[in-house]
Amino acid sequence: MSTLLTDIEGTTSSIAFVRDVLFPYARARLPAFVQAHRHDPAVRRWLDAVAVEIAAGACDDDVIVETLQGWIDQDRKHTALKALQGMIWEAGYRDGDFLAPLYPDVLPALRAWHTAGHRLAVYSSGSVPAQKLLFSHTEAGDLTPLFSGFFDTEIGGKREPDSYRRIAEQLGSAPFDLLFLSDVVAELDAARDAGLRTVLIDRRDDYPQPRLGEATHGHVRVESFAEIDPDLGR
Ligand SMILES: CSCCC(=O)C(=O)COP(=O)(O)O
Ligand SMILES: [Mg+2]
Repeated sequence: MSTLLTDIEGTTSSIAFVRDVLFPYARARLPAFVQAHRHDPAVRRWLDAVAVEIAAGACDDDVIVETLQGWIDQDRKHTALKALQGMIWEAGYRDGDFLAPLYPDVLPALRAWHTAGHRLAVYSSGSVPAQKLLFSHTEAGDLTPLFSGFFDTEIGGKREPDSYRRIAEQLGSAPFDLLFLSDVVAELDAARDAGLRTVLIDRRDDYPQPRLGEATHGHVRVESFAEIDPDLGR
């Protein structure tokens, strides 16, 4: 049996949802969120991490908010930003402002793999709480019971092989037992360097120019989860 480790943005859910729905929602609410929660230790921890990075800890919260909004505009995959975004999105899911879309081929494949006895896990730049919110508020309902593990960049960056070694260890698996699914070739390169099997997901709505030939770096390329054999490469 394999463990399928999947990315989210550009793999299970569209880049447009993240860019056009989630990011603007968090950007607009960030100033009020920081104002309301600046003394909450779970929030302060991340604000201070940003302050240390941009000004050796010496800046006020308005500067931190402007920095974070700039990072949203640049699509920075920064752990502090992702943690704070997840906290802000919680209200959006709770109030029914949005549901998380999945590409239509994703749910049938996840269910089939789970039923067949394969394990499912998530590794995304989005924080673990944000991942759980997303998969518990999909257009098809709560899918979190399908997953055995959730990992974010607190375990390490997605382009670093050691992150994948740590995930395999935490799942109690040999790296080769994991099949990593992602839309980003550099992430797949890191996973392969750590000994994982890999599949490049090319979502044509998000990637109108298919990655072919040398652009795939030798990773198996598919356009749908329906094409994926969980035991690929064994
Ligand atoms: C938990 S979903 C939020 C999406 C997000 O913020 C993000 O950065 C997704 O990146 P991924 O690693 O899933 O491509
Ligand atoms: Mg992605």
